[in-house]
Amino acid sequence: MSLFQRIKNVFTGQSKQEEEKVSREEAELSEEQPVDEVKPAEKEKIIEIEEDASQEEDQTERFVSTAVEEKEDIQEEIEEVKRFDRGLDKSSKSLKRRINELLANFRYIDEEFFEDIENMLIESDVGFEATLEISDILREEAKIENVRTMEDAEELIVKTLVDIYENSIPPYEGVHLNEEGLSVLLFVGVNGVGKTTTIAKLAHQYIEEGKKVVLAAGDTFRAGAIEQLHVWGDRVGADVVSSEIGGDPAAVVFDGIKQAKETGADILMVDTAGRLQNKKNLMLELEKMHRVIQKELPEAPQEVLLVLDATTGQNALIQAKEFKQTTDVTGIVLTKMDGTAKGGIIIAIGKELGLPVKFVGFGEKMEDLRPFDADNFAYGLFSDLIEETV
Ligand SMILES: Nc1nc2c(ncn2[C@@H]2O[C@H](COP(=O)(O)OP(=O)(O)OP(=O)(O)O)[C@@H](O)[C@H]2O)c(=O)[nH]1
Repeated sequence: MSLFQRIKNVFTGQSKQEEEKVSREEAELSEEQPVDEVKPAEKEKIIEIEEDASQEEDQTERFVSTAVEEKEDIQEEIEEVKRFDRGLDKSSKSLKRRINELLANFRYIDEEFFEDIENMLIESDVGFEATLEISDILREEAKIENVRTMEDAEELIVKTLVDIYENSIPPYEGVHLNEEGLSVLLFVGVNGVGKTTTIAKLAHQYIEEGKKVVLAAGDTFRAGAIEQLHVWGDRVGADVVSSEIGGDPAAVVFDGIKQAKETGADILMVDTAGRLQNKKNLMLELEKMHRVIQKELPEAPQEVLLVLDATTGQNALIQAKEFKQTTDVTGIVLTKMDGTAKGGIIIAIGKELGLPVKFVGFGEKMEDLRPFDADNFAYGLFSDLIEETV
């Protein structure tokens, strides 16, 4: 019996005994009528039937393998939703608790009720602008829908928040990488936000996909940063290019490009210093790096990913605004979402910065850095509440 038939039997639940019975019958059949004794016309017919059967088998084989692939895709999607759900557990529980507290004091819709909602949103790091917008929507909707009971108020709050999440987060664009040839990703952000580990996690994921990655230690300011990148490079299997402490970061980028070209690498990831206190220097440094990349690789897509630590809340937002003035940030990596109870920061980033979040960090493991997905994010944050309201 062919391997395909055996796999098919596993799918259709055919038992081993049945398999053996079919094999026995097949053997008996071929014994009963030796091929030599078959007449030419019958022989032709048999060949025709066999060809048809083999075509059908090919078709079924393709069908089964598509079905298996689809099943694997669905399983992966479920896993991804679970990762967001786990990563946002603190924020989700805190949001549920805050809304329950708010509703516990509910008597009727009045000014105090809206003030409580505004405080709750500010405390969840939603940001001032978005808080006022949400509060205005709630006031209007509460009137239109004539909200009177606690249950109606709860439904209105959850529905409005889910809508806001869906509408205020810029659509996910992914990272722009060249199909062929080298792509450059520049990472900016202050010390301690998770820049180096983000580079390592992403490098690991790209290497797993079969891409070749070179890392450049553009933060030449601190010996620790250079060493750390070397350690990660060794661990994930990426070449690391660096200079002496105090070296020119643009020269490191130049060397990184050279090394990447020579070794046929697909992606060059550049770590940079995040000295916001010396904005002028930082700006000049980043401009010089851009110029080098532009000159050496005019066709290469360049991404400037700003890494922000979600646990620092409004500080992260202030940093982001300053970096935005300093360089052309193309996207955000929001780390340590697992460590904050204030999932609202994602709304503030969308509303106040207008920058797409490209990755979110849910922990310290390699696979804890995930491509951002607004639906999964909203699900992770609101699943408990939605289950409660529906
Ligand atoms: N819980 C959690 N920890 C994270 C996450 N991302 C990074 N970290 C941790 O944050 C700490 C700082 O990360 P680094 O990558 O060293 O930060 P950095 O921005 O490179 O900092 P410097 O090297 O000081 O510039 C490390 O202990 C990381 O493991 C995350 O998504 N969740």
